[in-house]
Amino acid sequence: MAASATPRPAELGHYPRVIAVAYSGGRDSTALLHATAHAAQTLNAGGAQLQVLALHIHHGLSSLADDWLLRCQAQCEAWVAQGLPLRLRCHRLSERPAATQSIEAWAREQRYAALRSMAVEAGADLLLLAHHRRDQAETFVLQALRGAGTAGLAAMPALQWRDGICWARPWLARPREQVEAYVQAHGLSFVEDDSNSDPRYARNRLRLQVWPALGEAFPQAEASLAQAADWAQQALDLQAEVAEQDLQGRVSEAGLEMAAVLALSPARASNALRAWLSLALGQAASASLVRRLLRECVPGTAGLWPCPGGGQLRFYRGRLQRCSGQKTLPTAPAPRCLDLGKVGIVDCEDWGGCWRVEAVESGGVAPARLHRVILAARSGGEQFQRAPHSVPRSLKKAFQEAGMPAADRQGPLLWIDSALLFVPGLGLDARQLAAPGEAQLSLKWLPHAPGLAQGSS
Ligand SMILES: Nc1ncnc2c1ncn2[C@@H]1O[C@H](COP(=O)(O)OP(=O)(O)OP(=O)(O)O)[C@@H](O)[C@H]1O
Repeated sequence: MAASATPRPAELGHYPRVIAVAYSGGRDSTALLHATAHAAQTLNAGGAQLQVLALHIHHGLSSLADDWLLRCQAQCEAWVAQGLPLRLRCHRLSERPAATQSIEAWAREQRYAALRSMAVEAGADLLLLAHHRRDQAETFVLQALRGAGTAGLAAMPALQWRDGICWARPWLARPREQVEAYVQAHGLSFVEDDSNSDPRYARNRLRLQVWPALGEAFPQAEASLAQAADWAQQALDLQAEVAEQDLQGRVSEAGLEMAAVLALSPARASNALRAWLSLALGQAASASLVRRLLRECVPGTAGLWPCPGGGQLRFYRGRLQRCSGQKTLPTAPAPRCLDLGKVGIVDCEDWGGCWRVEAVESGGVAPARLHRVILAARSGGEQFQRAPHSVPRSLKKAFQEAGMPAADRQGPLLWIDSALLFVPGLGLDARQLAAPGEAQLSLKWLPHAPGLAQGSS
């Protein structure tokens, strides 16, 4: 199991120097941390320079949390003493869930946000989570019991770039028994979370009351349910492709042309609208909002609906548009200088996102040109050149051609002195491209999503 299960660096486009592992101290993440640190040690012997960073989140919810942290520290110290290239970082959550909030959902959201900040701070853009096939099967069942659609049933992705980090679950297709066998084979000790027996949590009820009977009656349950999640993932990809086709040429600065959506079959109309809403709102829209909009956006009328997460949706002159909300900054931040000359993630909290800088072989900019770039809002009249042999034209036209909704045009522009370098959603201005064969870096603007609802654990 060990090394082969870890994603190959080549798949990530560059070789990560720091690999983060989300380490609770429990059985699964103890095994994953052990396997990753050993894989790094082997690769380092062959000339790589990898460091494994164990990230532990102290939720402050259990009276035993201090003890777990001490055990994690002791375990990591012991492994470091054995020569493994490893260090541990811990983050204590200081806030508490509101009385009305689900503790599980609160802990998950806070944990992912803290894991991300710690990884970014350490310069790691690959973060491993120890979910395995049983976790995937459980997530599928829990989503089905909530009446989820394809997105929920697809459960957890094995690999996903989000907020500047590649979140990877290298053991997602591995049966739980393999992880147990690994732990036994290496004599690993781990902490037992006392809350795992608390029946107030849905996942625990499933594990304790349902799974033993299910596994006995249907020995293939874990594999079959995980397979069903894979099918849902494929269906989800297909839905996204169909939505892209159906929205082609239907989205402009003025919003989404609803007559074109309403002319589609009912299933395609709601699929296209859902896809547009998730881009415009930065989160999935509820089934009731989609139904309401399909019913109420009647040609010749106008309407206003509150958006989840703030702002409003407006239907006017046949087009649906998001007007102000979380994605819209009240006033654009002042122009400032930034160094994007190195591979990694550069946070831009003032703009609500981050930059991902990657080494590429073509289509990038020379690193030396990126050490002093200027970050500024659109002021109007900018000229942008999309391809090497095209001509520069107004940025507004370029946005329209690309069919970018107005709400997505608010990311910061990058300049080198007075030359436009990069436009979020459109990419690099072709006049800035490095020559073939030259060392070069690509840029990507990643607006922060409102939450990190990745699967359910
Ligand atoms: N407190 C934490 N600190 C860091 N990472 C965590 C923490 N809790 C969970 N994780 C990460 O999320 C994964 C799934 O978490 P979950 O709570 O479902 O634990 P689990 O399946 O019991 O795994 P483990 O045995 O590693 O605790 C963990 O394997 C780990 O990678």
